[in-house]
Amino acid sequence: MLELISLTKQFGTKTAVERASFKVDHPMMIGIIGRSGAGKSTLLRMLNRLSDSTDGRIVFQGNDITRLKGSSRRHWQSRCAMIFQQFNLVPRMDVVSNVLHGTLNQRSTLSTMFNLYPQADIHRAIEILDRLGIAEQAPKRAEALSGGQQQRVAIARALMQDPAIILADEPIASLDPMNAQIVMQSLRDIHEQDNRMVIANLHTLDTARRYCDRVIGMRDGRIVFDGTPEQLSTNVARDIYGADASFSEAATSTQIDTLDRETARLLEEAKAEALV
Ligand SMILES: Nc1ncnc2c1ncn2[C@@H]1O[C@H](COP(=O)(O)OP(=O)(O)OP(=O)(O)O)[C@@H](O)[C@H]1O
Repeated sequence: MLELISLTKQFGTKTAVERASFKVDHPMMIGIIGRSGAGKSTLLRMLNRLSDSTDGRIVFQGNDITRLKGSSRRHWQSRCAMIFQQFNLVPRMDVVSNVLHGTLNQRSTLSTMFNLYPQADIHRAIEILDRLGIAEQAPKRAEALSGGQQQRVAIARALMQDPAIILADEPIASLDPMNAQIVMQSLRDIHEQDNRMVIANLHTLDTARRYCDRVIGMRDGRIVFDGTPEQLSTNVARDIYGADASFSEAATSTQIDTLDRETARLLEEAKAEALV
């Protein structure tokens, strides 16, 4: 249903993504891992057509989406909704209005200007918030919510678009371990219950292993691993991260049952050192 064929992105002389190819036959949850600068965000941005590829193709359900323009490009962008590390909500706007923003592509300029939403959309927004366990936050300003709640609002906004694919660029990188798990479980539930594809850039191995059906590892712009969580051994991980023998898996862990915040901070430091 989704195929990337030799997708490449150059920024001047820098090749951020080099001939990335993979094929997805049915909706699944995919984690993309790799060290900082490996090309994960660039890959996701090309998929969503936020950024144009330099070469190669993206094919979804038989349609080449690589060169879509204007309204067809916007239509594709609502078919593959994107969520970001920093949530990208309008902080002073209430939660439900933020969620309704997910329908912007489908509404006229006039109704957008006057913030007019059909009653059915408002009900749907509340239903989605309820499903994500945050319906009672609906009237509050987005900025009044915790990070984990804000990310769930961003997921709700994405769901308003009824997307076939949800692309998540480091969705839990700004969250504490507890909220990280809640957000990852929400994405997993959305995949399982709605049969939507989820592709998430993740910076921790254990998260990829725990929540994803398939893991893609990137190094220096190339896909160097594509397999199941079981196939993602420590040696493979070491290869993806380009770390030497001192590479420690624990340094990429966010499990709340084993970590408190201080330990997590120390491990983050250890991870940074291992990757230098
Ligand atoms: N707009 C840009 N202009 C020039 N170079 C860029 C641009 N965006 C990304 N790059 C470069 O492309 C490479 C891949 O960056 P990218 O952000 O995709 O990596 P990443 O794996 O997502 O890293 P991180 O986890 O830090 O976000 C990096 O070397 C980066 O400096």
